[in-house]
Parts: sequence; structure tokens; C-alpha cells
Amino acid sequence: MVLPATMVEMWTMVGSTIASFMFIMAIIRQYCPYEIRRFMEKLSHRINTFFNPYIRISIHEFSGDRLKRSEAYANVEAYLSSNTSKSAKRLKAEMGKDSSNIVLSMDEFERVTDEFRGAKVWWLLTKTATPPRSMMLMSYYPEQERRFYKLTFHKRYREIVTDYYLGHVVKEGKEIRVKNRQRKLFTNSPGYKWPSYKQTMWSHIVFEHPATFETMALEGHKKKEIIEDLLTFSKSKEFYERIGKAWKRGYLLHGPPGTGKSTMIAAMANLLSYDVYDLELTAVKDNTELRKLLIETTSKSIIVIEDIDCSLDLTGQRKKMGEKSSKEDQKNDGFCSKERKEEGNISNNGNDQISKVTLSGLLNFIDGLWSACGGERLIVFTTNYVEKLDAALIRRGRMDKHIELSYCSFEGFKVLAKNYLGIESHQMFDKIENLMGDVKITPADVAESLMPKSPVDGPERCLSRLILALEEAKEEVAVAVAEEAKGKDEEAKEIDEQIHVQGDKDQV
Ligand SMILES: Nc1ncnc2c1ncn2[C@@H]1O[C@H](COP(=O)(O)OP(=O)(O)OP(=O)(O)O)[C@@H](O)[C@H]1O
Ligand SMILES: [Mg+2]
Repeated sequence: MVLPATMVEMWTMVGSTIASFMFIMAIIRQYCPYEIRRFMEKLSHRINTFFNPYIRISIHEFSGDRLKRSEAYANVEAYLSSNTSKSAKRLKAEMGKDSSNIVLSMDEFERVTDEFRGAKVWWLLTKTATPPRSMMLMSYYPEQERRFYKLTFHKRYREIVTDYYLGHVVKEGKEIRVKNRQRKLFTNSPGYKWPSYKQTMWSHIVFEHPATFETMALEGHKKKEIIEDLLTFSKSKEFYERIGKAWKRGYLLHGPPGTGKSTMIAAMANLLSYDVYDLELTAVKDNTELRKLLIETTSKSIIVIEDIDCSLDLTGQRKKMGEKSSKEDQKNDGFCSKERKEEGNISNNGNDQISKVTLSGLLNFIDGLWSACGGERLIVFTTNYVEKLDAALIRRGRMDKHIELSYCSFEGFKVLAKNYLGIESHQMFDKIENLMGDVKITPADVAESLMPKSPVDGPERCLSRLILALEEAKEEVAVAVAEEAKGKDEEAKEIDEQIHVQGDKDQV
């Protein structure tokens, strides 16, 4: 095809005009002072705003000091990932919950349309780059990208969008996030040195403990009571507001080692889909740090302090203040058999500094003014020695529900047999029931006996192993009782002899 001469001339002219325009723009950009450029930008922005009937709202990923990702941004992201993945043409794929599925969301510079009560809106995911203030700093602080969502809509929908649509997006986004989120297990353990830019005091991994109440060896009625208590708590936002109480609840789990206290915490977290904050009290420097840790916890979480009796010398502090504290007393009472023996582990915050957390600091942590921030939190203490704890620490209101986890009952054994061996009845069960009536055995010991140790281990072998363990324990108890009786006999004989000797002396 041959173009007419005039047409060719015209295109040549357009081409050269565009080239000249771009050249001039480049010159202006390079040599025009920054202030003038900024003024021109502002002016064009004002003119544009005056004639443009569309309103824009930006939702930035990070606001302020970049420390915390904005909640609003995360909610919009979740909302758009589920509502627009069908209409967007360029999508971003990420691993979702439990690494089992892929979650799609819109990619950068992608624009999607949404409709709400007749109002049409457009979402765009975009970003700006903030260059460092001077070229000198370029190598130290590379260009930072700031991503944000831009929501555009006609001004006649202003009310619908600002009053209803944004609320709808945040609410739906929040629900989607709860559904998709990977639960986390946080720790303040000093084993990990925090990078200086990271200001958070907790580090976390994905929480993947498989324990549930179903798999716990516990009497049915007790299990039901605890589950109902937990579920009622999680649905009681309005109730707590009405009665003027912070939305939190304290649980004290006590019982001998191996009776399922830690397992129950995991089951609680799984039941309610809460995060877990495992607080290592001995690693906390002082009460101020304890408060900071508390503020950084989020709602829908369980704050756990395991072996509270071992964490700090809480009763000791109270004693020192009041009566005189006898060191002998504490040594003899067997208090905190776990770590007290490992000298240096007590009240050592990992920096070779002694922890200055006090009982009053801990009491304030549980139900002081700061403890109300966030809401929907469980505080769980575990201990092997409930009777040694300060009464103020475990009074109702702080530790609202006390749960005793004790030795394995026959009912508990049946749950374990079903979990471990897949059987609900067996001829050996009667013998086990009889033996369990005579001796105390922890669920941990029962579980260990029932655990198949080789591919050929069937139910018979595992049950026989348990019977053997029970019989051994019974024998040990019998020996201990006999020795105690023997000791008492000898003691009585000694006293008799002493009386005899004394009588002889008196006669002389
Ligand atoms: N009630 C239970 N139901 C099911 N399994 C249990 C139960 N109690 C203990 N176990 C088993 O025993 C192991 C130890 O239990 P767990 O760590 O929960 O005990 P604990 O009470 O926290 O002990 P400690 O006081 O020493 O911390 C668990 O891995 C679990 O398999
Ligand atoms: Mg434990």
C-alpha cells in the first residue's frame, strides 16, 4: 500500500513534534529547579481535581515508621484476593494455610472492578519508590518501595463508599484472614539475638501442634466442661462489655508431670484457632519489659507461662517482704523440682542479668490496666505444685478456672487405646482396669507403653507392655509400703529401747 505524500508528511511532523516535546521535557526535568517542578505538579493536580469527578482513596501497606504492616491494607488485600481473583488478569500466587493450597491475589499495577449497592468502584495495586535523600546514602539505604491500594469511585457514590463499602471490605477481609491465617507460636526466648532494626520482642514459627480435646485422655464430663467454658468465652464479647470486664480469662492447669498440661494448651489453641505466646518469664528483664511484651500480643491468643512455680521466686519475694524467709524451708519443701536444681536457670534472662520481674509486676500483667488492651485473650499458667503458689496469683479473677490434670483413669486409658491402637475394647481391658485401680500412672506413661515400637507391634503386645508397667509400678508401691512399715517398726523399737534405758537409769 502506498500512502499519499501529504499523509507521509503529516506523520513525519507528528513524530518530530513528539520527539521535540520529549526532549524539552527531559531538559526541564534535568535543569528546572525542584521547587518549580513541584509547583507545576501541584497546579496540574489542582486543575485535575477540579474537573475530575472521581474520588481516590489510598491505603498504604506501611504507615508511619514502617514497623507494622497496616491492618487496613491486609484486610483489603484479603478481600480482593477472594473477590477479584476471578476478574483480574494478572495474579500473584502464594502458599496458603498449612502449605496445602495456593492463594491468588491481584498483582502489582493490576486494576479490578467491584460493585456494591449499585456503586461501581475500581481498585488498583500500585507502588511508589522513595529514593534516599542524597546520592551518598544510596548504597546504604537503597530505594524503598511503598505499595498501596488505590480505590477510585465517582463522587456521587461518596456516601455509599465511605460509610458502608469500606466497612464491608474491612469486615469481609478480616473474616477471610481469620479463615486463611496460619496460626503462630511466639516466644520471647533469648536464644535468638534480635536484629537491631526489628523492634518486636517476640519471634515466631507456624503453630502446628496436632493435639485436640478429642485425642486427650480425660474424663468425658471434664472435657465437655472445659470445651464449653472455652467456647462460651470466645463468643462473649458483648457480655464482657456489658459487665465492664476486660475480655480475657485465666486458666491454671495443675497436676503431676506428664498429665497433659502442655498438651491441653495446644488443644485449646486448636479449638479456638488462637495464636500461642509462650512467655519465658526468666528471660524477661523487668516489669517494664513484661508490659511491653504484653502490649505486643494480639487478640485471639493464648499467653502461656509454663511451670510458673519455677519461673520466678514469687513466694520467696512475698516472704522476704513480710516474714523472715528461711532458705531451709524452700529447700525442704521440694518446690519446683524441675529447674531449681539447675542453678543459674532461675531468673536469668539470657544476658546474664538477673530478672527483676516481681510478683506485683506479674499480677499487673495478668489483670492490670494494660492487660485489657487487645481483648479476647486467654492467660494460662501451668504448675506441678499449685499449693506453693501465692494466693493472690491464682485467685479467681486472675486465674478464673483451675483445672486439675491428674493420673490416668480407665476412661482416659480407653481414649489413648483408641488413638494409639484403634481399638475400643479388648479382653485385656479388665485386667488393666483392675491394675489401674491399684496404682497411679500418668497418661504420658500409658501413652509410651501403647506406642507401637516396631511394625509388627499389634494391640496385644502394646497392652501386655502396659500391663507389665502397671504390675511393676504395683510392686514398687508394695515395696515402698513395706519399707515404710519397717521404718516405723524400727523407730517404735528405738523409742521403746530408749524408754527402757531411761527407766533403768531412774531406778539406779
Ligand atoms: N491427658 C493426656 N492425653 C493425651 N496424651 C497425653 C496426656 N497427658 C500426657 N500425654 C502425652 O504425654 C506427653 C507429655 O504430656 P505433656 O507434655 O502435656 O505433660 P505436662 O503435664 O505438660 O508435663 P510437665 O508438667 O512435665 O510439663 C504428651 O506428648 C502426650 O503425648
Ligand atoms: Mg508441660
